[in-house]
Amino acid sequence: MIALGTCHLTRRFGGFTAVDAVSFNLLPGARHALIGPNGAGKTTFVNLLSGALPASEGQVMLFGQDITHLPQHARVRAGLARTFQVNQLFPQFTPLESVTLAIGEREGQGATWWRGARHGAEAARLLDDLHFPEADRTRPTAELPYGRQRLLEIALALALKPRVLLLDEPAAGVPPAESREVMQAIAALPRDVAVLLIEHDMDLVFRFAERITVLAFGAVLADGEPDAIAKDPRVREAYLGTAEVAHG
Ligand SMILES: Nc1ncnc2c1ncn2[C@@H]1O[C@H](COP(=O)(O)OP(=O)(O)OP(=O)(O)O)[C@@H](O)[C@H]1O
Repeated sequence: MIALGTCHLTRRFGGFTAVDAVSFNLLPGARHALIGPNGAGKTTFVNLLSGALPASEGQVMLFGQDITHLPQHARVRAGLARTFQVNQLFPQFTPLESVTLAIGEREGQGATWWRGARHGAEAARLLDDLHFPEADRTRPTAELPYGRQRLLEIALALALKPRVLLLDEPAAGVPPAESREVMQAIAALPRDVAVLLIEHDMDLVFRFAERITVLAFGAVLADGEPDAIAKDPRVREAYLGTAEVAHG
């Protein structure tokens, strides 16, 4: 069984093909990373998976169900979540309130956070599992260090009880002093959730991933275990190519 699969998934912007017939499989419980030089099409691909962008061609399948034409919220209900971005968090709510609210949403009870100590208790357990410091759970989100806000993004995605989690650059912008916390949370994600990590930080990628897919020019350049990817001359060349471009 494949958790999340694509078949010839394609996205064009005018005459430009940003994602070019990508066929990709994420297995249940996977720890899989998607990497590629700048402009390779990673963000566009994730937007096609989550439903933020419609596909030009091809299919997206979630546990055998064709979700290609489902809107984002229906994909979430079907078990596919992506991390919220910091700028989507409610700045005046505390993490405990936000996670409780997300659990209420999942349970279909709307935005009525006072509806139950039960949701509050589940939220507290979830924050425990992520080692989210107690003192910061009841402070307004806007006052928290950035790394902790990013941890909250992960908590909110987990509150939806996904079967597949898309983690979009979870450590980007996090100062080194706080990044360990985010990395530990990622390492401790529940094993029954398949995780696709999109990340530029190669340390994090190679620490986390059991399988890596490399995109270049919108297409799959390589796919395999980390050792093989690290040694693959085509991958090195793709990154070197960008470095040269970046240096003019
Ligand atoms: N809405 C859009 N309209 C036109 N072109 C787009 C659009 N979105 C992305 N592109 C182009 O598609 C290509 C892939 O972009 P994308 O952001 O998916 O790459 P990426 O691998 O995520 O890059 P980065 O690592 O820099 O975030 C780029 O050339 C980009 O300019």
